[in-house]
This record gives sequence, C-alpha cells and structure tokens, in this order.
Amino acid sequence: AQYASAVVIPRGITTDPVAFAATNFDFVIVGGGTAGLTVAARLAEESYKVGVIEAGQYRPNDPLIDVPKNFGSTLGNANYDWIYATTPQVNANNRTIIHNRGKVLGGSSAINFEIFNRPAAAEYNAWSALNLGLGGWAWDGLIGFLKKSETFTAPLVEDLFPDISPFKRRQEEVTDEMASIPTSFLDFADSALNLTALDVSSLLDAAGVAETIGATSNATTRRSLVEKRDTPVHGSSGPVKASYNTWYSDITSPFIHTVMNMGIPLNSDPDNGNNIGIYNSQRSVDPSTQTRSYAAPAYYAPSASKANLIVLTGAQATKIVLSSNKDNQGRYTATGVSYSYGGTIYTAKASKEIVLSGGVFNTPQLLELSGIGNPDIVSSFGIQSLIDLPGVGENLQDHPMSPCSFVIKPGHHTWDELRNNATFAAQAGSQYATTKTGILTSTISTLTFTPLQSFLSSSKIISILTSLTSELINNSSKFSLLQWAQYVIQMGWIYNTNVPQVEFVFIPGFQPTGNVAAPSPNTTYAVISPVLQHPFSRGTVHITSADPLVKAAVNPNYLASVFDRTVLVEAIKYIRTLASTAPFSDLVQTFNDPPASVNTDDGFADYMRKALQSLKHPVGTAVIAPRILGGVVDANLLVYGTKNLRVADASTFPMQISAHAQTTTYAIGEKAANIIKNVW
Ligand SMILES: Cc1cc2nc3c(=O)[nH]c(=O)nc-3n(C[C@H](O)[C@H](O)[C@H](O)COP(=O)(O)OP(=O)(O)OC[C@H]3O[C@@H](n4cnc5c(N)ncnc54)[C@H](O)[C@@H]3O)c2cc1C
Repeated sequence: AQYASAVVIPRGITTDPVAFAATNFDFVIVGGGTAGLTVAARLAEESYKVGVIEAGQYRPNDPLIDVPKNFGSTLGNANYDWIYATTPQVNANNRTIIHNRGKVLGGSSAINFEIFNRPAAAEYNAWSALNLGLGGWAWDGLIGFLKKSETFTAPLVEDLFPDISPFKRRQEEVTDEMASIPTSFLDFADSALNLTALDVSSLLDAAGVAETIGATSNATTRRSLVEKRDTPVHGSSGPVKASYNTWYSDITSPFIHTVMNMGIPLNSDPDNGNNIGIYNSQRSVDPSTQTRSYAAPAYYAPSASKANLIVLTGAQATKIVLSSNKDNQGRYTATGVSYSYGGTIYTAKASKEIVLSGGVFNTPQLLELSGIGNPDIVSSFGIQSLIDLPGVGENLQDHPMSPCSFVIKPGHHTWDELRNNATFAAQAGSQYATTKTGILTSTISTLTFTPLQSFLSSSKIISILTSLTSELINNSSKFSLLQWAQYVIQMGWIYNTNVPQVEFVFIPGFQPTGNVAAPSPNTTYAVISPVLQHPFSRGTVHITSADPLVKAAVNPNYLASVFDRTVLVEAIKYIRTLASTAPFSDLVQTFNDPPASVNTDDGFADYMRKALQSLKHPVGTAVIAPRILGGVVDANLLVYGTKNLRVADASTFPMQISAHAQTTTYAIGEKAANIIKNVW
C-alpha cells in the first residue's frame, strides 16, 4: 500500500520510468513506430493494459513533420532520426551510406517521404508460398489489412495528373523472346531445397510465372489498363488518411508523356495488385488538414485518452527478459522488457505478450542482446545464447538507387522556386498557413514501375540471366535455404512481366546526386532515380557490442550481385534516353549528373557506384519463414523458441516488394493485432 501511494499510474504519454515499471501490463510493445502504434492502438480497443516503450519523443503539431513538402527536413537531426550509417560498401567506392530511421513517436512514418503505394499481387503471393500457405500472407489475405489501415480519398479527375486523362485506355504489346528459365539453375535450386517442404514449381507458380509467359519462349502478353481507380480495393474508414497531390510542377506532365511515348503504360489503378506502369501515387497526407498522416496522429492520438494505453517516451529497450525455464515444448516465456531511461535500467512486466516493433535495425539488435540469434555472434559478446536462431539479422534487403539529375531550362516551376525566389517562398508559406493549399502541400508522387522487358532488349535480358545463373551456381554453397527459395521466386519474377524490377522516381526539384551535393543558385532541376526492386544481394544487421546503446552494424552488401550491378547501370542509361526523348527533352538544359561526358558503360558504372544511395526501405532481418529455411518468426509472427514474443514491423517482410514500405508495414501491424486478439 505504501508503494502504491508513492507511484501514480500514468495515463497517455508518460516520462515516468518508475511508474511504468510498476504497472502490470498485459502487453508491452517495444517501439512506438509505424507498426508498433498500430498494434498498440488496436489492442487498446479491448480492455487489455498496453504499454509502449519508445526511444523518441511525442512531437504533435511539429511543422517539420506535418507540412507535406517538409519531408526530408528532419533527416540527420537526432531529435527525429537514429542516423544509421552502413559499413563501407565495397561496390560503392567503400562509402558508408546514411540510413535514416525515425526516432520519434510514429517512427519512420513521421520522417518518410509520404509515398503510400502497394506492390504487385505476385509479391505477397510469394510471401505466402515461402510460408507454405500458412498464416494468410498472400494478396487476398493482406488486402483486408491494407484497407483497414487507410481512408482513401478518391482524386478529382482534374486533380489526377493534370493534362493527362486518367481514364485514357492504352494497350501495350510486349513481345517476349526470352528463353525459358535456365534448367541448370532450376536443377540446382531443386537439389538445394531437397528435404524442405518447398518445391521449385510451387514457388514459380506463386511468383506468377505461368500468369504471363510461362516458361515458353516467344510468348506475347497483352496488358490492358482498367478505366478508373478501383475504390473497392481501398479502405474508407482506416486511421491513415491518404490523398493525392493537388499541386504539380509544370515539368511533370511532359515527363509523363515522355515515359508513355517510350511505351510504358499509364496505370490508372495501381493499388489493385497490378502496379506496372507510370502512375500518380497516393500520399499519406490528410486531405482535410493537408498535414502528414502518420502513426502518431492516425493510431495513437485517437486512443491517447484511454486509461489502458500508456506510452513511455525517451526510453530505450535494452533486453527482453525470458523465463529461466522452458515449457514442455521447449519454449521460453517472455516476461518483461528492460529499458534504459536517463542512464538507469528498469524492467516493465507483461503478463500476456511482448511485441517487438523496433524496426529493421533495432529489432534484430534487441533479439541478439537478449540471447536470441546466431549463437556464435551472440556469445562472442559475452551474451548467453538462449535460442539458436541463425536467421536473426540476416536477409537484409533494400531498394538501392543512383539518382540522376538534370538542369531544367529557365521559366519552369519546380520545388527549386522555394529556394530561388524568396518572395514566392513567403507567399507559399502564407498560402499554406491560411488556406492549406499550394506548393507546400505537395510531395513526390510520379512513379514508374517496370519489368526489364519494358526497357531492355531480349538479348540483353538473356545475357543478364546467363551471368546471374553462373553466379548463383558458382556461389551455391554460400546461400541459405531461404535464399535458394527466394532466388527461385526472383528468377520467376524476371519472367513475370507483371512484377516490376525497377522503379523510376520522378522528383521536380534538386536532390543531391553522385557529383553534385548542393544546388547552384537560381537553378531549376529534375531528378530521376532508378531504384532496384528485387536485388539478389543480401545484407546483415548484427550487434558489435553487448552495450545496448551501441548501434548494430548495418551491412546491406549493396550491388554484390552481378544482376544488381548490370540492371542498375542499364536503368541509369535508360534515364539518359528518357531525358533525350520529347517532350521532356525540350525542357532539359543540361545533363547535370551524370554529366554528358559520361556516355559509356564503364562511365555509367562508375557513376552508379559514386551515386549509390538507399531509398530507405530496408526489410527482412527478422523474417517470417519456416524455421528450417532460416526463419525468425513463424506465420503468426511468433519468435521461434518462444511462447509469447512476437515481431511486428518491417523486419518481418519475407522478401522485398515493388512498393515503398509503409502501407505493408501498417498492414503487418493490423494483422499482428488481429492474430494476438484471436489468441487472447
Ligand atoms: C527517410 C525515409 C523515407 C521513407 N520514405 C517512404 C515513403 O515515402 N513511403 C513509404 O511507404 N515508406 C517510406 N519509408 C519506409 C517506411 O517509412 C518504413 O519502412 C516504415 O515506416 C518502417 O516501420 P517500422 O514499424 O518497421 O519501424 P519504425 O516506424 O521505424 O518504428 C520503429 C520505432 O521503434 C523505436 N525503437 C527502436 N528501437 C527501440 C528501442 N530499443 N527502444 C525503444 N524504442 C525503440 C524507434 O524510435 C521507432 O519509433 C521511408 C523511410 C525513411 C527512413
């Protein structure tokens, strides 16, 4: 009684680590980020007592987060960003590459670029195949959770890519002369996967190969586009408010026409599982307030007054406390989470479950700090190895890119005007403040997703496949079973013209590129970024110290595969062709970076290495997969070897997808909450 009177049980946001540790929670969630707040808010709909431990602060009404065009302004600022840097990347001139991760309530959804799009259906279907159909990870199983997390606001026709009819019908013929998937590769994959429950033909089926060309040569596919956005695939009452831009640069329309002139179709309905083509993406921007819609205002704020949801900010989880004994099935019970607050360690208790939502770098770090992972790695830092799970921190997959920039002729309106013209910038500021309209409401939204067949000749693709096949066979002994299963699917995706291999992101304004770190005065730019969607390279995230406050080492192994290097170079070359094609070419004053003097394969490859960056979509370091393949969590997101420790965040993606990561991460949070509610 004396203790109880000294401790006031907090409500809402708390910075009281003692009271938090004294609370008897049903569930403790580590990380109040994109997925973490989704899980927390959904569990708090029931009568459970839910605690969230978040390292960052709650920053409501912060214009650096909220104003849509301010995306990027918080990067590198420790009040918002963990500011990770990779280990030196051999294929990027040994540079370390910055990786931003949100360290604020809302996590990376508070600092991201607000693109809100979805992948190809075949990609989720492959997630399901890797998990033997368990858990409902196919498109049909995930669409409900994608819908549940969003409120879709259909665009006004005149708002959707002005000057370009969204309802224009366009049919595209793709003649495919590629040979069938090399049997040498399939034989190898077959023998590698021997003794697992997976077989090559079911993986290829899930990859959707038969759907387009099968394994036949000279096949012809015809892609047609639906006439309008299909609202049934969208949610109408979910927490995240999505909307379309209403301000566009005048260089956007010529760019779209150029892409279409190059034979890439306009996709008017990219969120229904067919995301091929150029399209106008939704953004996570609330159309009524024209502010960023992210996990804190979307999921946390509406539940903030609930007595059963308590968020401790400014506290970093340091370890999951596991029971000293295993149950009769050999599983540990997670009983609490230790956390550091102001240099002191406390432990919060959870009677039902603990959910890790620390994100793709911090979740594997916390698992290893808790003795869960590769025993060699864990014990080398003096940590007692409790669960032998070698997949922890492996399977890192990202979206690498090497952006290219162009100087645009004077007289055009891009985001550069905010920098070049102080009067315009002041007017834009007051326009936004008074009417919530104008350039400050705008974000990146012109995206192009293509299979290789859209921009490479069949002979080039065949030569890429030949090199890739030799590389895979020659290195076969180094690959995990999970990699083999994934490589079968990825090989299938090269043949499936419904699965994009490259995204081209169009940005109407300056961005730093390989040789140009800062804009020139009074200059207008366009940037086109080629982004690899399905790299064959795999990276790692592992602890380098038993000290939980020391960051884990992030090594994405960028461009380690010949496929990744060749395709990225070809994509950079294709951007040069795009910029030389009318009507966009009429606007281009100079090839800024790479400059016009770069015009050979070797020159473009040099540029690729110099300019390499991340689109900030690392995934897969606590992968959902069968344990025999190297999985970390099962199809119900439960960490193998535990009874009640789950992971819900982007680290669970079984494979990379051709979409920016947030819609899927919210869906994983929604699905995790659903799984947990069904259990309890
Ligand atoms: C700069 C940038 C731009 C991006 N642009 C886009 C985009 O335009 N569209 C898109 O779809 N995706 C984008 N992404 C990716 C997307 O935002 C992320 O993949 C997604 O938000 C990740 O969600 P998460 O739940 O896995 O992790 P996060 O949202 O990062 O949440 C993890 C949370 O856990 C907290 N945490 C971590 N460790 C601990 C610990 N030990 N103790 C306590 N708290 C901890 C963190 O502070 C954070 O709040 C971008 C990402 C970045 C960084």
